Amino acid sequence: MAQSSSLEFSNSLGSVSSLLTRYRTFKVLMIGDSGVGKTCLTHRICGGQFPSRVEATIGVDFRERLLDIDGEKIKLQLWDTAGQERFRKSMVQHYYRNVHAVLFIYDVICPGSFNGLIAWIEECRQNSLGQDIPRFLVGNKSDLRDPSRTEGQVSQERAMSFSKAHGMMFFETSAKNPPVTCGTRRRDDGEVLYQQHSVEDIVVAVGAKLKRHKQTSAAAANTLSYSGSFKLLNKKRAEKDLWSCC
Ligand SMILES: Nc1nc2c(ncn2[C@@H]2O[C@H](COP(=O)(O)OP(=O)(O)OP(=O)(O)O)[C@@H](O)[C@H]2O)c(=O)[nH]1
Repeated sequence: MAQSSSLEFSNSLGSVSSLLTRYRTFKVLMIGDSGVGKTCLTHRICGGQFPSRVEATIGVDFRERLLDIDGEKIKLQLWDTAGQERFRKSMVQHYYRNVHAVLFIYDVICPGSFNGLIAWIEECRQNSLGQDIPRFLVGNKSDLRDPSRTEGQVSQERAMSFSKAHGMMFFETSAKNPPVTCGTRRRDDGEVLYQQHSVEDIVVAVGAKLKRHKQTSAAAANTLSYSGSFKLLNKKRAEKDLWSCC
């Protein structure tokens, strides 16, 4: 399968492109409740497509996205982690090692997943993720927003205030139907209802932020790519019917 999702670390791992071109590699963690769309967003970022069928992530799944930010080659290594507690337990420490950025993802029509962010922030803290690590807040499934109602949806106002309080950059998008460019949805009287970002807005923001990050981070990340010899699973299961949301 192109862009195979299981990644086996070994001394021979370095991808051909990495060997031919020097990329600064950054490990980016995708975390959030089960069903918020981490896998779909990861696919969209890395492959450009919305997967027709997804199953609950078990353990962790990897995808990579190469970027050129102002002439510098950057590789985002996205770690799509399992949202379901029982599929994470034994592996959590691996996730948090040598992390360079975190995307906290919630579902805009599932306030429960937004409330759940506090627990994810706490997990980061418990795993010694420094406050200096860039953090991004991403509201997904904006295509399902219903402008005519407020209940049962996470308002952008609330999300923005949360992102400010936690030092995160805020985005709202849809892995399924992302706007091509950043767009503003207005009411007939012109009042702004909400803004949507393209997936590329997010990718570029993450890349640019990491590019500015201290050089030593890249050195650590490159070590990560070529050392060690362990296998992380990417088994998926058809458990999506367990996503009882809100
Ligand atoms: N309408 C809509 N549905 C989406 C979007 N993103 C994901 N979904 C759907 O939401 C469900 C869950 O998506 P996943 O990407 O598997 O969610 P996850 O966060 O990876 O879930 P876990 O692997 O259990 O942690 C699937 O049915 C997707 O088709 C989106 O932007 N819009």
